[in-house]
Amino acid sequence: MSENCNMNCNSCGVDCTERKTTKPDFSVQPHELSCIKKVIGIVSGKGGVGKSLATSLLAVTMNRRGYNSAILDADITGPSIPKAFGIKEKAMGNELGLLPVKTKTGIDIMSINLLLNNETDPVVWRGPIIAGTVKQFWSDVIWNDVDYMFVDMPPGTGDVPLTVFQSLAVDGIIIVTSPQELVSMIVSKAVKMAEMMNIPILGIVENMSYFKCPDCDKEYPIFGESHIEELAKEHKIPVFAKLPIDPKLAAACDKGMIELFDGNWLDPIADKLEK
Ligand SMILES: Nc1ncnc2c1ncn2[C@@H]1O[C@H](COP(=O)(O)OP(=O)(O)OP(=O)(O)O)[C@@H](O)[C@H]1O
Repeated sequence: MSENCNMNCNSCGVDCTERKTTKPDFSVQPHELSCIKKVIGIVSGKGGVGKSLATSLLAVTMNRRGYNSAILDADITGPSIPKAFGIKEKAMGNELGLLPVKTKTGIDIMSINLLLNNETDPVVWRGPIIAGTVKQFWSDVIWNDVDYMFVDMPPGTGDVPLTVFQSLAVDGIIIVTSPQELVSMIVSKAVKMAEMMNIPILGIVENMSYFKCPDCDKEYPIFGESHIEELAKEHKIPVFAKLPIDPKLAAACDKGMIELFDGNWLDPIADKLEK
C-alpha cells in the first residue's frame, strides 16, 4: 500500500496488493415498458457471410414455433433486415418511446432504416454515435413481450459489437461463418472476444456450406471443403447448422419475403434455445 493511500482505488494508479478492482458497469437498462426474455447476438468475424440472413431465419423459426421474436438491427451502417422482411413503413413513436415495426407474421423489428427518410441515405456517423444509436434501440424502444430477441451485429470486433456486449443483456451468441480458409482466424477472434466479455457462445452456423444440385441432389462445396468441425472442436463449441447456398434464399431476401422460406436447417438451434 502506498504511504499516501487515500483508500480510493478509482483515483490511484499504484498497482499495490491492497488494490480493489471495481469493474466499470456499462450496462444499459431496457425501456421500463419492455419485457425481453432472451437476447441472442448474431456475430460474424467478417462481412457478407450471411449474418443478417441467419438472424432473419432464426427469428422466423422461433416465431413459427409460437414465440414472440424480435430483431434489433445493430448493423447501423449496413442494415438489411427491413428489406429482407419487405417492411416499407417507418417506425412510429409516442410520448413514452419508440415502437418497433411488426412484420407480416408479427416479428418486432427496429432498424435505422425504419427511421431514415430515405432508405438509401448512407449513415455517415462516427463510431460513438453509431454505438449510441444501438443503445437507444435497447433503452428507448418499447419491446413489448419478446420471448427471443436476435441482435444482428455489425461484422468484426469493433466499437459496436463491444457496445452491444457491454450494454445489452446478451444471454449468448451464435457465430455465423463461411467455409473459407481465412475463416478460422476470424472465428477465433470472435470466440476470444465473447470469452473476454464473458458471454456464452451457443454454437456456430456455417453458411454457404455447399450447393445441392437440384437435378441429382449431389452436394458441391463451392467455397472449398469445410473446416468448421475442427474449428468448433478446437474452441469446444457445437456446430449448429450448415446452410446451403440456395438461390431461393437470396431471392426471398431480395423480394422481402424471408418469412416464407422453406427449410429446417436452424431447428437444432431453435431446440437449444427452447431448452
Ligand atoms: N445461403 C445463402 N444462399 C443464398 N444467398 C445467400 C445465402 N446467405 C447469404 N446470401 C445472400 O448474400 C448476401 C449477404 O448476406 P447477408 O446480408 O446476410 O450477409 P451479412 O453477413 O449480414 O453481411 P454484412 O455483415 O455485410 O451485413 C445477401 O444478399 C443474402 O441474400
